[in-house]
Parts: sequence; structure tokens; C-alpha cells
Amino acid sequence: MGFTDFFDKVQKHLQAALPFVVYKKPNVSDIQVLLQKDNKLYTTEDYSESGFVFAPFNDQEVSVLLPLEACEVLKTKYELTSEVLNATPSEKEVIPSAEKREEHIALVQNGVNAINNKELQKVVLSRCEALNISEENPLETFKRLLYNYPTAFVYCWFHPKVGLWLGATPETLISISNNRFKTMSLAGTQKYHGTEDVIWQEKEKEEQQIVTDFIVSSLEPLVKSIQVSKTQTARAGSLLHLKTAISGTIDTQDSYLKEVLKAIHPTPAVCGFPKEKAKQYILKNENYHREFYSGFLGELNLKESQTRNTNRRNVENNAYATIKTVTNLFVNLRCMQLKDKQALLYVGGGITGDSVPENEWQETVNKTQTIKKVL
Ligand SMILES: C=C(O[C@@H]1C=C(C(=O)O)C=C[C@H]1O)C(=O)O
Repeated sequence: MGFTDFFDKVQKHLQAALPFVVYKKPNVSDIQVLLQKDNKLYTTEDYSESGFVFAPFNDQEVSVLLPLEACEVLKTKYELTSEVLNATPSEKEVIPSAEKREEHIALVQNGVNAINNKELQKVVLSRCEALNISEENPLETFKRLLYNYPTAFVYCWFHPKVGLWLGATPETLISISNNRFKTMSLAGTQKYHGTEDVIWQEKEKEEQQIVTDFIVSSLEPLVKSIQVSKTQTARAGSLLHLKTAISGTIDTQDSYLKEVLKAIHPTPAVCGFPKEKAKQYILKNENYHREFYSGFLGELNLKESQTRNTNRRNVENNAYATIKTVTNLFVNLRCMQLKDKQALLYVGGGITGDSVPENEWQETVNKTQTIKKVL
């Protein structure tokens, strides 16, 4: 379907206040939409259905599902029109209030104290910042996210009973294709200044290693094999992170996805370690409700046909085209909720015993710049 017709359809769906998700996976040009035909709130508990899941940080709250059988699915190719380019505003510096700063610094200082008292090893502390916005149409904001973050998972998700969320996340929670899985440990942050050849401090190396160790030890009892890559620097827009790729094979029995998600979500990249203690610490001490920020979202058990070769000379190969089942879940970061003419931006960072509260504040300011750029 053409780019313009595709977005006209999504726009009409939004005007009719019906649920949908429009998204683009990292490094591809296909944009896909699931348009739910009714306005019911479907949920999932065991992640066995097919569709698109939108899950909160706190697994005691509901995971919303756009079930495949209740949706129309459309695709288009990403086209960078002059209209989109002209609509891309330049980076603007919005200074958060002194009160916000003090509040976050106190939150981080308490976290550092809890770690030094051996209550926890790492905790990810976050905040929410409200900005008044002039852009009336979230789909225009979505197009600007597409343009600015080609390597991210970019989405706009809407449900009339839940709200409207947008984001461009660099972090995969887990991707599964038949019996192969891929995930990543992503943590540690510094600003990108034109090169990925940078030095990382012990504090960042430690907080990222906690994430890698947690993911590997949580998955090991549930998978058949697991491989861990070397740790590298990865760019996400104007930021750099430390990243380790983790992959392997899985035994796909009925409830494997539920078990895997229970084991790894929320990872220490967005929660902390030990997991349950860090989660309780966050729920008790953060000054707001995370909702879907640092939850996960994405394609759930979708069928994809796999053609080995579409080359004419290999026509006979196509006879063996197979159907595979794919799940592609991402951590909901660098995201915002649009509500009452405001954008609520969600941002956090990992705290260890060596964290300096002022630096952690600055890290959240840098992270909000990433997303503010498109407003
Ligand atoms: C929590 C966030 O990001 C996570 C925390 C990071 C960190 O502590 O350095 C880096 C990448 C993400 O795993 C966020 O962007 O809000």
C-alpha cells in the first residue's frame, strides 16, 4: 500500500477512536499497522496468542493485546517525503524546573544510600516530565520519530481505554524466530560526540555486567543453548550505550514465552538487582506511576513466510517456503504518553554505589533531549 493511503487509513482509525499500533522495526523499511476493528480491551496473561502486546513495567498490572484475529493488518514502505523532512524541527533545549532537579537528585541519593546499606546492588530510578505541545497530530510526531531513529523500534500505540503512547526504543527484550532467540544487555550511557570509540568508566561497566549476568543466569535453565558476544559500544540517536548480544536456541513448548518473560522482565537495565527488591524499591520510592514505561511491547507469535530465494533461477526453492512463528519484543524506553495537550516524557538511569546524583540527573536530561527533538 502507498505511504499516503496507508497513513490516511491510520488517521481515520484514530479519528474513529479505535485501537491501533503503527510501527517500524530496527533497520528495515517496512512500516506495519494493526487496526483493531472494535474498541474492546483485550488482555493477555500467558502470551500464547497472536497479535501485538503492550505490557506494563509492573507485571501485577494488565498486558494489553491487539489480537491478530480482531485486526486488519496493512504494510507500507518508509518514504522520506519532503513533507516529513520539513516537519522535522531542530533540536530545542527545554530546561526542566529546579524543583524537578532537586526531587530527582534526592531520589538518586536515597538509592545510592540503599545500595551502600547493602539493601540492593543496582536500582534504575526514573522520572516523568510534562511538556506542553503544539503538534495536534500524533502521527506526524510518529513520522518524525521514524526519520530521526532508523535503528530503533519506532511506534505509535493507541487504545481509547488506555491512552496514546509513542517511542523509539534501542532495546530488544527478546526476539524469537521458531526455536532461535536473541536478546541484549544494554546499559551505561554517555553522550555521542561524533565517535563510538569512547572510554567507559567502571561504574558503567559494572551496571551493564549486572544486566548481562542476570539475563544469562535467568535464561540458562529455560533454553537449550546460549551464546554471549563481546561487549561493544552501541549508538542510540545522540547517546551511546554498552551492549552485549545474547542468543541461542529454545525448546518451544506451550508456555515457554510466559516463563521466559517472567524470568527476564523487568531486567536490571530498567529495574535493578536483585529484581524483586529493586522493583519494590521503585514502586515505593519513585514519585509517579510508570505505567507502560519500561514495560515491553511488540509482535507476539506472528506467522511469517520465509522464502529462501525469490530469484527466478531458483523458482524450485520457493516450493519449500516455510512458515515460521516470530515474536519481537522491545523494552518501552525513550517513550512518551500524549495526554491533555501534553507530552509526558519518561526517563531513567541505572544507579550503583558509585553513582553521582548530579551526573544521573544530567543523564536523564540528555535522554529526554532525544525524544523532545521530535515534539
Ligand atoms: C532506563 C532507561 O534506559 C536504560 C538505562 C540505561 C542506563 O542506565 O545507562 C541505558 C539504557 C537503558 O537500558 C531510559 O532510557 O529511561
